[in-house]
Amino acid sequence: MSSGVSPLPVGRVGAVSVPATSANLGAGFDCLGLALDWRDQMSVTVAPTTTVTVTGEGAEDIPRDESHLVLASIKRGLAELGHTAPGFDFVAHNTIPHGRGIGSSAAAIIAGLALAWQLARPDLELGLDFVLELGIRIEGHADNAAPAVLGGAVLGVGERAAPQLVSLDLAPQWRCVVDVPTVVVPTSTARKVLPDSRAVGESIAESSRLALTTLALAGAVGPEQLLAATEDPWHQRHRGDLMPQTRDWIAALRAEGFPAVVSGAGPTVLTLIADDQEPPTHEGFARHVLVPGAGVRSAL
Ligand SMILES: Nc1ncnc2c1ncn2[C@@H]1O[C@H](COP(=O)(O)OP(=O)(O)O)[C@@H](O)[C@H]1O
Ligand SMILES: N[C@@H](CCOP(=O)(O)O)C(=O)O
Repeated sequence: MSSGVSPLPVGRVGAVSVPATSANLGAGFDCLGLALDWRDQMSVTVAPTTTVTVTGEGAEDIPRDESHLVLASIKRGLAELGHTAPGFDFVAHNTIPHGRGIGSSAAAIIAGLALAWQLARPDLELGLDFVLELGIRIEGHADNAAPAVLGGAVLGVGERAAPQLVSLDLAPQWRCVVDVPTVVVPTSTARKVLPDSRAVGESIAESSRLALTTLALAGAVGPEQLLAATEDPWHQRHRGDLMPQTRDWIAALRAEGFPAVVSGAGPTVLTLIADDQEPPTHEGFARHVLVPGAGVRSAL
């Protein structure tokens, strides 16, 4: 993006908040996702050496060196913007659970790129186009990265790694019921069980259900259509054995008429509701009732 590499001055600061996201929403595998009103807060100061302070989710087990995903993303962003830094004082307060299918790794990458922008371009507004383009490139698909940047629900159309992005005009009534189990399923594990291709009949079922999902989310058809739109999603069918507790809870919710789906690669369960009728709870799942959230924001 810039020719030559220049070191940043010690003391330069960045601070952002970034949302959790729920990807796929049933039939929108790798192309549809929704930001949630559930956020991590992170700040960074350029320093002579690196220190990492983490509170909240992941505080016990994430690395404290530059392999930390946010720090690695800051460095990647700075390299793209033509800068280096001797080190960072990095502070994170994490509330988004890790490895549960609500976009913690996308949030970490997007936060890191946004912090890099703030360090490299202190006089400019947050460069959302930069963060979006590089974030999707790093993730390889847009369904977490795009809503984490833009907020709301975003559909990636066309090429998976470089899609045209369409923000859905969400009908105002939607609320997001998020049931988070304690068990962790890394996204990388949940991707390995997916087949490389699908049959024509499966593609037709999936694309027609995705079309109905977007109509329901936008309020162009009634919210009751979301149950049919989220029937038997392709990725869920293949991931069920990895997360039997999730599969069973989704089946129970759907039997009662709630359009429950696996959030992202799982094992969290997402149910979108359009009225006050909240689904029953289940032992072993922590319940969060949220609204669609804003994208990454400067906290400077
Ligand atoms: N805030 C964070 N800071 C550092 N690393 C993070 C953060 N959030 C996620 N990660 C990394 O991403 C991993 C989880 O990624 P992934 O398996 O894709 O699950 P998720 O569905 O939560 O995105 C964590 O184990 C951790 O290594
Ligand atoms: N489309 C991806 C979404 C992964 O989301 P995450 O929140 O589980 O990281 C997939 O289904 O693999």
